[in-house]
Amino acid sequence: MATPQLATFKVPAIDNEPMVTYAPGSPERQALRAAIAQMEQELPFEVPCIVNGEAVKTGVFGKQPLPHDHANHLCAYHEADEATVAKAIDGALAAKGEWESMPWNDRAAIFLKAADLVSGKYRYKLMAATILGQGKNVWQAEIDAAAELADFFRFGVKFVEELYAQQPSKNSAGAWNRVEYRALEGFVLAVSPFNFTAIGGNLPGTPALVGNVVLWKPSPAATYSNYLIHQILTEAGVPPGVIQFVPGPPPEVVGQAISHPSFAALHFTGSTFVFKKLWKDIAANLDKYKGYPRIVGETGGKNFHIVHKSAEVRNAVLQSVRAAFEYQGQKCSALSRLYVSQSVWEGGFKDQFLEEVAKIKVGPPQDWSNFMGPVIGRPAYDKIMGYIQKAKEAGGEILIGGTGDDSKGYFIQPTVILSKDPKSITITEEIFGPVITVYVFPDSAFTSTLSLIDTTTTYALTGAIFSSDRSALLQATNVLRNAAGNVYYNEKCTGAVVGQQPFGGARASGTNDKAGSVSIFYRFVSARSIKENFVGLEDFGYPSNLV
Ligand SMILES: NC(=O)c1ccc[n+]([C@@H]2O[C@H](COP(=O)([O-])OP(=O)(O)OC[C@H]3O[C@@H](n4cnc5c(N)ncnc54)[C@H](O)[C@@H]3O)[C@@H](O)[C@H]2O)c1
Ligand SMILES: N[C@@H](CCC=O)C(=O)O
Repeated sequence: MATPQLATFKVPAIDNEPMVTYAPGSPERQALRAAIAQMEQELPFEVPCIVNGEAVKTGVFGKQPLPHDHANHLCAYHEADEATVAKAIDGALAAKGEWESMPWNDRAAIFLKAADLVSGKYRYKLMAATILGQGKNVWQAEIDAAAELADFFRFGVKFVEELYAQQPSKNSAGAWNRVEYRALEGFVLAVSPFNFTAIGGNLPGTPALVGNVVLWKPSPAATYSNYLIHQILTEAGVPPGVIQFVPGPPPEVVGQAISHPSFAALHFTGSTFVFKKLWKDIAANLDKYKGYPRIVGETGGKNFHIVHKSAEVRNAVLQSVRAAFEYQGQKCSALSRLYVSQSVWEGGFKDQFLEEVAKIKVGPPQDWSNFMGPVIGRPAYDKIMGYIQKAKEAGGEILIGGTGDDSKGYFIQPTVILSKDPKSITITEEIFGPVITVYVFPDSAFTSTLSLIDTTTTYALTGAIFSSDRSALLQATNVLRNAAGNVYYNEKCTGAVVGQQPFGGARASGTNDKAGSVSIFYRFVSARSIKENFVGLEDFGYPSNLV
């Protein structure tokens, strides 16, 4: 029986998930402590692939080590093989008809329920998995696994309501024009990074919300938290087959998916290198596909702060410490190049900055006093330490830090490099770790330094300008128009919030489709225009034909 549509429903008022403080003695501190202790006791977990709602155990295991204690692992996951990926694609395509035909308010209700499960029942479990498995401290896990993920699901519903409301404004007499926003023909491939649990949920969630079916390949280093998200979505009511969870060897799983004729879109977040490779592979497969696949990718960054001579120094110092070193610099938006006006640097910025960085405690993330935890794994540790070495060899001065200890976990001290070379390797390439490079410029060279910032890297993700002089802010805004997709005034370059600062960068940083806004949803629908005529013709000729 067809589903009757007996009203136009309005989604509930949507707001950002309130953040709790985890202050000593608070109930949330107690609850999270218990969740971490329980997970530490129960690990390692076994994670299957989930295909058509069923657990698939291939018996070939990958492991997600604990970054703070690499002898142990949080989970062992069954790696999807060729047959599992093929079954997942077939199952998703079979699930598509019913899912995209489901009335919008029902799809919306499923995601609103998922948000409530994230912020309620599963909050502490999801945070514990993010803390132990991805090395986030409590506050970073709250921002990510609780607040941002719930926000993505709730605001997603609001954005889709806005999208569906976009209708033609004109109708000629006797006709009614409508637009429907169809899901893409085929399946969407979501490939997610390790560094945000919320992005893991958002990459499959966004296309699914508008009726698509999705093959989701999580990051090996975030498998367990991402598996919990899949369980939450299932509990909320996402039907079997709609989001297929296929952890596995990245080139094989992804390669198989993008070779399929029904591949309709890539929703990717990760490094620029991998994204460019996938784009080229998709282009090489173009003749195999039914249509032109959509390619959506948010990638690397080399984000800047510029501190003008008029800046309020204390604020610029503290914002820079947070932007560079929160989550060990492993946010795509993290500060990694800091340009400071000479009079400010010598007039107190340098001393205050180094004094604050020296206070940062580094250690296991479940020790509440640590501001910084481990970096994600062995390749990251070696890469970051390699950059520090290269900086030394190139004459960079290590002002603080520069050391690491990988005996138990992958710990690197917050590192500040002073470079006289404005194009040194650590000021141009993405390091993705707790390392920033400072470049001090003469007060008189503000204008040329703006151009330098604009032309130093291939990236254009985030940046911040610190100044109490409005004309300096305006000048920087104009010169740096294309140097960052998210720009901040007197505020750090990290911490974009869903529904407040739509997020994404251009140039080598991605397609700038703005996660956390209505824009991204346009990429996962294919609009169909419908015109209905109410009045029949009486003659095929026009008055102009009359003589
Ligand atoms: N712009 C943004 O919004 C944003 C947000 C988060 C992270 N990032 C970027 O992500 C990167 C860090 O995340 P990461 O280390 O997980 O990135 P990554 O590129 O190593 O991995 C991302 C995803 O791609 C997969 N992958 C890796 N190699 C592959 C291959 N050869 N073929 C197919 N798939 C492959 C991984 O398994 C993972 O699922 C940084 O560059 C960071 O700037 C960007
Ligand atoms: N919302 C995040 C995005 C980080 C990506 O890794 C921020 O702006 O800090």
